[in-house]
Amino acid sequence: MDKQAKLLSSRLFLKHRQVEVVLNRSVLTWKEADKERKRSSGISEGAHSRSVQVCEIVAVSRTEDVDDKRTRKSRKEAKQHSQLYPHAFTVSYVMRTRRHQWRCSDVTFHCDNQELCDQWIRVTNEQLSLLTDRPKSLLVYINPFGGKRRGKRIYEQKVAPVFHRAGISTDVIVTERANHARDHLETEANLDKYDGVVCVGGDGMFSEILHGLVSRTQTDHDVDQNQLDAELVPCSIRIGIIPAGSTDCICFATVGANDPVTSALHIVVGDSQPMDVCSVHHNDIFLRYSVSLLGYGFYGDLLTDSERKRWLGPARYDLSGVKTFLSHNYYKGTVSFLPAEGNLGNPKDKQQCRSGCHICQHKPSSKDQHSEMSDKKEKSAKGDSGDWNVIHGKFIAINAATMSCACPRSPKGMSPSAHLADGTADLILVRKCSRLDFFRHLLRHTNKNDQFDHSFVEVHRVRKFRFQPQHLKLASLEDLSEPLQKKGFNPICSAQTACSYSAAHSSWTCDGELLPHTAIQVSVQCQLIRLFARGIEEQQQQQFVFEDPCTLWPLEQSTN
Ligand SMILES: Nc1ncnc2c1ncn2[C@@H]1O[C@H](COP(=O)(O)OP(=O)(O)OP(=O)(O)O)[C@@H](O)[C@H]1O
Ligand SMILES: CCCCCCCCCCCCC/C=C/[C@@H](O)[C@H](CO)NC(=O)CCCCC
Ligand SMILES: [Ca+2]
Repeated sequence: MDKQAKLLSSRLFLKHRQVEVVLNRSVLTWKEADKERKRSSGISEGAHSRSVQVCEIVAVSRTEDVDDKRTRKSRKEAKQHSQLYPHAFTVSYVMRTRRHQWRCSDVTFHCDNQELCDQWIRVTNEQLSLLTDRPKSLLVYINPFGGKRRGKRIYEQKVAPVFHRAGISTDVIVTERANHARDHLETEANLDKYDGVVCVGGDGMFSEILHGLVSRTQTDHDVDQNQLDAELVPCSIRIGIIPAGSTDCICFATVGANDPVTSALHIVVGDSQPMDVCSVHHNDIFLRYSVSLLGYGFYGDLLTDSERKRWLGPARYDLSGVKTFLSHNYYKGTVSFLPAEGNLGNPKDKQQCRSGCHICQHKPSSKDQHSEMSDKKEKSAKGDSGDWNVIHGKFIAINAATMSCACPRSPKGMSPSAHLADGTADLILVRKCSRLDFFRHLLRHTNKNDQFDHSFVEVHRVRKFRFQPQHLKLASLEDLSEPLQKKGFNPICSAQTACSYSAAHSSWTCDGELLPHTAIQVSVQCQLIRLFARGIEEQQQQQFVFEDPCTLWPLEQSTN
């Protein structure tokens, strides 16, 4: 099929100018038809040419169907113009603005011929109907209490109009309690009706959707989630995230921005980004799934403290962060892990996961993965260490990042080179160090310096890992001869026994939720879910070139 072959080509009017508009299978282009005028004005040919990829057209319709957001003056001009050229159609399309943000922009073409106008609408719509990845029907869950409690408003004012323009139908559920969305997805929702599930909220709300969908899929396929080595069935339905939480790191790390309109447009164009999911077990009990950060020690303590301050909104993390930093606790335990093999890079390389990432392109078939792993699994099941690496130590933080965890607080993230869909997680072990050194390490999450370039930080790319805290009894006995309170280390309180116990164990935070067990086994499930996203785009694609910005055509309107 020749993608360049013209489907339609006409001279139409764009405001007061005649333009040559061409549609082929992949691109819609329009350029000023009056070449003579262009030459005399010194603007070279092509300077006024614009093109939009068909896959980034949101909708096309007769112009009276489009909301008129023009000023009174431009409405008057338009009226005069429309008497001459009474038939018009509007194309809404994705326009890239700054920092990975997308906007919905409109361009309206006029003509004096009703049939021609209808033909343009019909042929363009025919091309859009060939884009089968686009969702037609969505199930939307809104958490009205996430982040700054703006979820409902964000959806109604910024997202619903975009879905409406794209002709997507929605069923909207505003949650009434925590786990409402998870339970509904797990047991009630008729998923056959929908092409996607949309979550309006933060990472916690996303986690609900993730658990609801993954559990539902396993139940439907008779897979027992409690089995550590169960081969989980990937979810067939995609998830869209409209950011309305406190951290929104899953949205930020998969889109490059926390912006509701941008996310809505990624849903409309039917993007698809596979994502790894970690399953977390305590012996034979399934605990939770994680896609972003599993953290013990510093982040576990921070989350424990911040949960008591939910009323503070996003600021709770700053307050608890300072408090946890000042506590400066360390924890003893054993981390065992199965390193990732092959060409999967390592956390210290500088190969960041970007849209179309070649490392994430190849998903090992479950058969390959199984044969590669089976020996090791058997060995480890028998208690043999096999290829498992074992590290005993005193840790300020143990972090596992299944993806970069980039967020506005830390634009490059917890592990800048972690991949969204490579089947691995980056294990970051921060050993006992001085407060100043730990501060330096934290600070590097926010600037360009390498947070792993410290002698007390060790990183590994892993497929599985386990953590065993040092046994309470041992810890307390040992603590009698080696108290926690040493130079640079202040326990939470000074009452020896109670304090040794309270400081001996931290908790795991799993994407912002606390786990009830400290001894855990974690396994990365490669590409278990898919999001309506495409990963962070490398460069802002140039859609058009203006040699003289003053000649910018004044008809573009964008939805904010
Ligand atoms: N109607 C509701 N009432 C109370 N809690 C809810 C409701 N709906 C969802 N929740 C819970 O609220 C928690 C927090 O929500 P959410 O993740 O949207 O915001 P956040 O915690 O501010 O942001 P982030 O997770 O990005 O830090 C979630 O764990 C979710 O289970
Ligand atoms: C001196 C300056 C120090 C600054 C330190 C910044 C370090 C930032 C690393 C950010 C990593 C965020 C990982 C995201 C985890 C989410 O699943 C989770 C739920 O939303 N959020 C938190 O755990 C909330 C995590 C809150 C982190 C502060
Ligand atoms: Ca990964």
